[in-house]
Amino acid sequence: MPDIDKKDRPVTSVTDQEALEFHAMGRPGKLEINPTKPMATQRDLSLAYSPGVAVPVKAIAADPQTAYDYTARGNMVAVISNGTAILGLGNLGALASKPVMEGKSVLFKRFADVDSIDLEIDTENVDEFINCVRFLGPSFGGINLEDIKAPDCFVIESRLRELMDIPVFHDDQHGTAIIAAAGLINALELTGRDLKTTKLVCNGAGAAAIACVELVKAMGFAPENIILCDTKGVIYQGRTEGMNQWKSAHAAKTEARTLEEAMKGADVIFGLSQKGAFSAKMIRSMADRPIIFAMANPDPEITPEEVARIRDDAIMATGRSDYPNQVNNVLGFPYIFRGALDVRASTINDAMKIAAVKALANLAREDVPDDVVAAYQGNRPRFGPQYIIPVPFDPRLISAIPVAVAEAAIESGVARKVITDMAGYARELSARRDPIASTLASLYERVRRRPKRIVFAEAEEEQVLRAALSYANQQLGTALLLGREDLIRATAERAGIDLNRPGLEIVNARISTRVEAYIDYLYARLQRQGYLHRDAQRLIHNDRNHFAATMVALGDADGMVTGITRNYSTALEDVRRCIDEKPGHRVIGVSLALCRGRTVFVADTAVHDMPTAEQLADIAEEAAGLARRMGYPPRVAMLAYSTFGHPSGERSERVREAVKILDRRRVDFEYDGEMAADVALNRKVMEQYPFCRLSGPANVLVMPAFHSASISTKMLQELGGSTVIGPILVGLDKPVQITSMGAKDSDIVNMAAIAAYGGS
Ligand SMILES: NC(=O)C1=CN([C@@H]2O[C@H](COP(=O)(O)OP(=O)(O)OC[C@H]3O[C@@H](n4cnc5c(N)ncnc54)[C@H](OP(=O)(O)O)[C@@H]3O)[C@@H](O)[C@H]2O)C=CC1
Ligand SMILES: CC(=O)C(=O)O
Ligand SMILES: [Mg+2]
Repeated sequence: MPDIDKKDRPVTSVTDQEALEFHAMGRPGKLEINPTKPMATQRDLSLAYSPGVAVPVKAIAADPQTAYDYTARGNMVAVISNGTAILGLGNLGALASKPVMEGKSVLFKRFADVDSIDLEIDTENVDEFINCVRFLGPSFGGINLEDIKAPDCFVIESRLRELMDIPVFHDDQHGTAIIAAAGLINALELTGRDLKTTKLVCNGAGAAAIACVELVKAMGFAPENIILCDTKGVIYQGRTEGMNQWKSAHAAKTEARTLEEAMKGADVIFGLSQKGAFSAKMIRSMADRPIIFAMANPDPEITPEEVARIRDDAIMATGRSDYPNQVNNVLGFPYIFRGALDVRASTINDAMKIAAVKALANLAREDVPDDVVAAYQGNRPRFGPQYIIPVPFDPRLISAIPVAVAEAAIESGVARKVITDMAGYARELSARRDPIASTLASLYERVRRRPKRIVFAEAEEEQVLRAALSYANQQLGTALLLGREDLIRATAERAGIDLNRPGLEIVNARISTRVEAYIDYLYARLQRQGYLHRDAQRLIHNDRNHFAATMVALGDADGMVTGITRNYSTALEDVRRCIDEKPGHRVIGVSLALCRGRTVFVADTAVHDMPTAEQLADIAEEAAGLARRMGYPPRVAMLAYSTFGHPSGERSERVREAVKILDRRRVDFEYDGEMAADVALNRKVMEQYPFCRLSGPANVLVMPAFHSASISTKMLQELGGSTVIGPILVGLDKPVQITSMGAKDSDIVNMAAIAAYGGS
């Protein structure tokens, strides 16, 4: 492996304080429950509750399988822990495990649209735990056991598998083993090794380690080539101290007694133990082209930087997302359960696990198509030492793995529902993916590769300073903090922010040597608009937005973010005094609304009050361009209160005219209109207009006027539970983004990253 260069260095992405604030902000925690049926009228109530609810009750009593049709059971997984082995942090108890379990539930939803709830069970007694879970079967389509220490986890899992007729899957065992095995198959291929002769040492002999070793043996590794170690050293035949039957089953015939002795000449090392367990000496003593999977979380047994300092021929993987080759069970459990649930599997058996291993390993060997490149930060990865396994944001995972798992379940006879049209199933799966997570991740990653100097124009505000710190911590570039130094320092002290860390620079407008140049620039722009030299002086000296925008205009910063202390239109006016629109473009605002797995771009949410037909056509072009740059093939709906001529009216006429203008311009994206929002967004309603030129529901909505754009996005946010990002300013000659007044630090970082992206 080459030296770890900057892009491969870990992003010390978050501070402890950020992590706490993230979990505390808004509604505490990471989950909430939303109903899927309206409960608005007396009729709804009668159907959902008494008396209507009695009908599905009787149906399920007569045929239990109908629970999959009439309740949420079939898409619901419980993530269950007692907190006895939380990541690599050890036994910190059931309650302390809740953030991890909520996190796993969110990952289920995010990556595979599986609904999930965390259950923390406050007992270390194995029988009590089993008794608590065994009766929960009717509630769930599957049980994901998590972070339960060995050997208890082995007993718990096998008893529950016997007792329950739904999949019971201990993620730390099998999830980890599946991902590690997939990565290993590929690493063996790359280093030309035969698994029958490959020597593997596994440090750790707990849940994850035992399952990994069992799986690699099942794959064909020779038992005599595998050595397991724990806190007492090598698990050798005849050892009595700290043993249990699961360790004994893998006890090796060897003279080695310590990890250091075991690792001499080893081809592969698995770390499923604790931070820092591998020393430089151990790594140096391994065979040529060693395979090192340091999988302890949150910190690996050895870091890729440490390995790179010792040798340059290793294939290195960790459990973390901030290094290449993340071997982490997040690549498995959402998709394995997705496949299992979709065929109503009674269990997750070895055939399904092996199918997942193969699907995952194969995916890394396939060419990465264009529409997937975004998940890889715009770089097309090639199968090799730095890419042995797909990243969690790879959009192909959602269709590849569940299909393989479902097929294996059907073939091995554990499916209670058979899917015959697998191609159709794969298409349905792709539609479940929420692309925004990968879109934002790839946007951040692209910036990370070309870090930018972004001026934070209101750095005296605490949430701006926090955002700037996060920007620097995430290695997005340098955050230039504009403001009075004494005030910035006072705010930083109050907020506990260390201003001396790399990536933060204070720009004190009062003592800047660039002031004269900025005044000259601004005066030259404004002198024929009624401004005196004194006015330009006053704007640069006293106004942060003018100073910051001029910094960007003259190349002293790559982009700017502002908006916390001033309303949007005022901030935009400030900026536009300093920066023009890009030649041939129109400045507009586009909001990104993320709702129930869908992402739609709404325009113009910032600039044009009552756009003309010509302006609406421009807005469509700008918004389509942004959608495309963010990886979405644009399908633009020109919205109105009417659809294709009915009912007629002046505003709709203007929208119709805009469509004709786009026709004349021969633009290279899908568009149509005028149409109402339900026609644009609902496939079934759109089908009533078979001549409509959109190939599917619109993802870019051009609003007929600012008021409808603004009102609808705010209603989506407040009533529809959507996350709204933006308005994102497009069409300016230099990247500037304006947040809404009082925005949170996380919103400000997003906008700073978008500004930095715009300047890429
Ligand atoms: N990347 C991934 O996807 C995953 C990573 N993991 C990581 O694997 C680790 C273990 O998790 P899990 O199996 O669930 O936990 P368990 O508690 O079941 O097992 C821990 C094992 O690690 C051993 N161990 C601890 N410290 C050391 C050490 N310094 N040297 C050698 N052995 C040590 C223990 O030894 P003893 O038996 O003597 O107590 C025990 O065998 C954690 O760091 C976890 O984060 C786990 C699951 C998934
Ligand atoms: C990733 C995971 O499940 C663990 O470290 O425990
Ligand atoms: Mg775990």
